[in-house]
Amino acid sequence: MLETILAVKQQEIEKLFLPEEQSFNHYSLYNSLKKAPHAAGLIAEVKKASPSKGIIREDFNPVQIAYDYDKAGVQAISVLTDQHFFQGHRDYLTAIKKVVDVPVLRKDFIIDSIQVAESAYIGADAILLIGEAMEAKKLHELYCQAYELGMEALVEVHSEDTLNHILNEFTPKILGINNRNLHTFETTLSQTEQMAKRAPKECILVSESGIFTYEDLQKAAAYGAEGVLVGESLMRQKDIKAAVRKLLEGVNVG
Ligand SMILES: O=P(O)(O)OC[C@@H](O)[C@@H](O)c1c[nH]c2ccccc12
Repeated sequence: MLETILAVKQQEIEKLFLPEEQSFNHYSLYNSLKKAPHAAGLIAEVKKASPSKGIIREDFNPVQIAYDYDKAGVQAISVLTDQHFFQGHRDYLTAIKKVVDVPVLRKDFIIDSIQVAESAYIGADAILLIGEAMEAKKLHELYCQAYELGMEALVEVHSEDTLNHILNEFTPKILGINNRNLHTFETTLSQTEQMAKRAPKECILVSESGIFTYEDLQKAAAYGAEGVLVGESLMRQKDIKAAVRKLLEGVNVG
């Protein structure tokens, strides 16, 4: 799947044009996660669909969802900007950026420096860089570019092998452990449990995917995650604010 996605991205990159330059306030994902008042900071995702699940939310108003996330007290908002596989759009990110006061993470398949530049233009505070999508050296280059442009990067890994390759090259400040198996699409929190043992102490750890309940969040935190990235479970609930409260506080409201 990742190969298919990257092949499509490569074609998109060839046609990519940068939007007009605008100025944005910037917020730090790192600081926001560090200041989280719960067991782990919540990065809540705006995601309409995915290749493995199809349409996740029919009634999809990205700006309203992000606004509700912000009001419910999340630490950051992740926005899918990939159109082809996730039905996202870069314009969603820009529109969201204008109405929230928390850092906005651009979720896409970034493999080229033009996409990093594009991310800054559209107003991203941070970008996702996927360890399995490129060589560690290339990833480090894009990582440095992001920081030079005033953004941060969440470096995501699935396997221990990839983590080792990256750590041979550099130590990312924010490290995401994706609980989703790239081949089977299954998620398991034991991925976070295992990989957390291999992560350097100076990284802030984010446990990604397959987190549905308050108990899952507590578990991820107990394994060492200072942040969790949650999409589907929030997106499937009608009342976004109540969904966030349930996840963070474990209470069944509404
Ligand atoms: O919907 P979930 O299982 O809560 O997962 C969110 C997020 O981790 C997932 O969307 C994701 C993780 N890494 C990605 C890379 C690209 C696109 C999407 C993703």
